[in-house]
Amino acid sequence: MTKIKLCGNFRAEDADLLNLVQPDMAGMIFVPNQRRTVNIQAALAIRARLDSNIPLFGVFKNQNIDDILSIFETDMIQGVQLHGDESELDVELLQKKDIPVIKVRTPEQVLLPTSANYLLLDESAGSGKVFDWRMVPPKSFRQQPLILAGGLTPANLQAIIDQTHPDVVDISSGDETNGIKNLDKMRTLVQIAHKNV
Ligand SMILES: O=C(O)c1ccccc1N[C@@H]1O[C@H](COP(=O)(O)O)[C@@H](O)[C@H]1O
Repeated sequence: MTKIKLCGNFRAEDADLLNLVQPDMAGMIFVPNQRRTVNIQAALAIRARLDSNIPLFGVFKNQNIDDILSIFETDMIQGVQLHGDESELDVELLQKKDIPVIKVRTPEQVLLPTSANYLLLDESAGSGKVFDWRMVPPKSFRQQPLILAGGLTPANLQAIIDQTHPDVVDISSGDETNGIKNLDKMRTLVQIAHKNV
């Protein structure tokens, strides 16, 4: 089975859709001034409505580590996705607090080592842009579980899984219609990911 993370949830109702399709992980954007950015009130509402078995990752980009820690300590997220140029020191600091960390790298940076719990390859940052999948390293070169993101949709998900064998796939734009989460797309994406062994 390929695991799946559905990201960019920003309305309380999005939690109800997630509960219906049961992804392995979900995400909320704490990067300021993005279309899908959540405020604290919205984030708390999503966590309260979301099934407790679905971990929520907070997405941050070059933000203050103390601010990230304060958000984590409220229990509204269960892990952190660092989508900027954060250092290994930042990764380790969060891990020392028992926080699972996803470190995002562009395909060009894929061989840089990281102690993060997951390495996420992406150059989209929520824009739906696909990168050249031929840059994904084979399994034997990977130091930790690999998450693949960037323009994944119901139409291309099976092909990317067949070609790159990721541990997890991550989707923000590809499960939306007119900027709103779409239950049918979410369900199809989860079914495609989970049917892969
Ligand atoms: O989803 C966003 O709006 C977002 C904003 C800022 C940084 C990261 C963001 N999302 C992450 O971007 C990738 C791919 O997104 P997409 O499917 O191509 O839209 C994924 O890792 C999201 O977690």
